[in-house]
Amino acid sequence: MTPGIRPLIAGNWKMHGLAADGLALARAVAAGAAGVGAELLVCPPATLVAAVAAALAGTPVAVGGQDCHAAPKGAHTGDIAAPMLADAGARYVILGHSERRAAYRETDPTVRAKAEAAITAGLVPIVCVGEPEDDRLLGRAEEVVAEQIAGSLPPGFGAAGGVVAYEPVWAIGTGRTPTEADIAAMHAMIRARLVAAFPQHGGGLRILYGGSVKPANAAAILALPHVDGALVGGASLVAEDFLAIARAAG
Ligand SMILES: O=C(CO)COP(=O)(O)O
Repeated sequence: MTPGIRPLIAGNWKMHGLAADGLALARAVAAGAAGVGAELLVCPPATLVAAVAAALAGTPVAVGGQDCHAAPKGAHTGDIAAPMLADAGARYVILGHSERRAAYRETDPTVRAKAEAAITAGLVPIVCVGEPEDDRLLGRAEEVVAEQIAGSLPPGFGAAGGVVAYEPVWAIGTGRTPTEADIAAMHAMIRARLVAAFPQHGGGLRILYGGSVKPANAAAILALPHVDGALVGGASLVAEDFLAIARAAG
């Protein structure tokens, strides 16, 4: 945690959820949100953003998208513009997730352009960074993540209250996590870069950890300095697990 920062516990549902189970999951999260100190966010698939936002209206649980295009509209078949997400009730959007960087070859400049579009649309971007296992083994993890930070965050990121999510690629969906010391070192490096890039806001921006966060390891990870919340994949599909992680944030 960082003193003075309210943690954010975000669920990335990825490509999971038809209407009935997605709405049930969202309602179950909202039903358990009372008394949770952390801010709660669910990011359903695009088809469910509007319905989940409507179902969660008046609850403390926010809704986000999982990607957006860099253009506000246009001939981009299959894509979703940031103003469309905002119009559907989203407040956040996850950008540059390693699954998109890998499957769609999204580069740092692409992610940066998307983050800029999100901010223009009034959304808070959650920009994902994280090293592949090879780079961790070669001792280059911090260098790789620093490069992603330098390339993926647009100038307005600090003023927009942008969020960085550190997700080591090899920890996603594997049940493996870095050591607590490695997470703390990476988050401290990211904090230093944010402060340098955004002197006014960098100290107050949230840095999330993601990658195999579960109820059993959440408290230890969330207690680390500069870990200001979690980006949760698999465990966010089970309301009780997601809420247990949120309660571990204090
Ligand atoms: O990719 C993730 C969240 O964006 C993490 O996924 P898991 O929690 O399933 O490892």
